[in-house]
Amino acid sequence: MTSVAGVDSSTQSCKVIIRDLESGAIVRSGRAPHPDGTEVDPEAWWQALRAAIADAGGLGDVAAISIAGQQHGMVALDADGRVIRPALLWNDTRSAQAAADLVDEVGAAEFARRTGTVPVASFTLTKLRWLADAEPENAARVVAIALPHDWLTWRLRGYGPVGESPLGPVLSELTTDRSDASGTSYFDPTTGSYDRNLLARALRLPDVPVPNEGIQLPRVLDPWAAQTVDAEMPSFGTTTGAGGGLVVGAGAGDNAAAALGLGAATGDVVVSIGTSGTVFAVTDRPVRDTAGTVAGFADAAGGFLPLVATLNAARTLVSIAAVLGTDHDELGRLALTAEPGAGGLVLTPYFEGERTPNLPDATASLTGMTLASTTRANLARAAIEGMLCGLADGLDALTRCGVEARRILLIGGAAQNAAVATIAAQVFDLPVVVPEPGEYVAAGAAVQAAWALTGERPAWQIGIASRPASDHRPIIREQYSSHRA
Ligand SMILES: Nc1ncnc2c1ncn2[C@@H]1O[C@H](COP(=O)(O)OP(=O)(O)O)[C@@H](O)[C@H]1O
Ligand SMILES: O=C(CO)[C@@H](O)[C@H](O)COP(=O)(O)O
Repeated sequence: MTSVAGVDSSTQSCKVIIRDLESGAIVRSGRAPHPDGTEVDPEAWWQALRAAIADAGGLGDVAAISIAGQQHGMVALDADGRVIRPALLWNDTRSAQAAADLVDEVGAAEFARRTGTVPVASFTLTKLRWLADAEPENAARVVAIALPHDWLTWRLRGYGPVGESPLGPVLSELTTDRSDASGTSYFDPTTGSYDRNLLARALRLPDVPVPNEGIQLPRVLDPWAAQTVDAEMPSFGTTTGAGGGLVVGAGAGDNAAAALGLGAATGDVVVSIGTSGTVFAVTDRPVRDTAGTVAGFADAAGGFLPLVATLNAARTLVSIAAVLGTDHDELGRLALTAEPGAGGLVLTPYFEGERTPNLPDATASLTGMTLASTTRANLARAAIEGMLCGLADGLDALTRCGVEARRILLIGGAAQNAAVATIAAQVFDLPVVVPEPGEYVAAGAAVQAAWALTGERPAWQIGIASRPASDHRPIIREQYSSHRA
């Protein structure tokens, strides 16, 4: 039996799944937690990856692997291949002013034309401007810039800091793919090339006239590209078994990998509720939204991935469950005892500021409180409704950009909650389908690993767990938009 592995190095944890190449069946899996916080030392991701691989029983019998991961995080390297400072993650909003400055300097329409996106604090480019302004001594040491999945792929292939890796700091061996590169705001997903003038502008460097000169950026590989681990490289022993001959795919941004794992097709809109909330679809044409609501990313199969992301998703439910002194299951049960609209109680869940809409300094608010509406059940329902309404606004923005939407595929940690699925069928005016519980980002990375190994994209099927009855209740979104306004 030939096996392939897929990794999701996500915000809160690292997950590894190992699939049978023939059938796609999951053979085994493992996971390890990531530290909290919006800035993280990438070494913690590397240790978590090793622990998750060990938890999955190692890679001894695995022929190929691909790593997908949280997007946008800034991993800045010096000439010795060392990480210069902890990585700033996608949900770190300290670069909000830098983002506004860059948009003022370049123009929103020009950004959309050149990169498919109008940057907000999440995007790598804005974090580099923040670095140049807030930590110029660190900015001056930057020799290479990578994203979380690029850096982990490099480490897995044996490269890394001087003295701490078998093959050393060969920065020209950093690689990435179109999907993750398109989240930097210095990459054009249509031409597949970096925009080095934007990068130079962010770092306050002189314009770089010669393409590919200056700071080392990861080579952008095809979705089916196969890299190998050098045959001479000692394996990481029984911990990873990533020895010579292992095929390593290009990897991908997490949402693009999830689209691969789901086999998302035209008309499918994926709503993922993890640390981030995301709404996205695969398209064969690029989207350039000058309003900046929709990010015109690339997908992991040669097409495009228009996407809307929110900062406040599953952790909204964690927070309200804690206030209610309960757990996920009970929060869901309570929510389903309340009427749609939660008796007028509306939670606008901007606990961590917000990315869409672009309100980095916003805070959450609870409105519509009366003696009658302020019950535990209404609060539980308002938390789920508020979280979903932000994503429904995202779906509207996608369809305004011409994305075809025929059904919702609901995934991510919070999709496992039956109340979230039931209420999604009341918030979205489209059929909602809940795939079998699974790690679809890691599953998609394994699809990519199989593609790299055989040269053919596998056509593994997914199972469906439920199709909650369509029960559209416009009151929920009407209330939410009037309170938010
Ligand atoms: N049954 C559930 N109901 C609601 N939220 C859940 C449930 N199970 C897990 N979660 C939440 O899902 C999140 C993890 O989802 P996941 O998609 O793995 O996130 P990420 O990829 O961002 O790390 C956690 O915040 C967790 O609390
Ligand atoms: O910023 C984005 C997409 O643009 C997020 O989707 C991150 O990629 C983090 O994903 P999770 O760890 O929450 O799944």
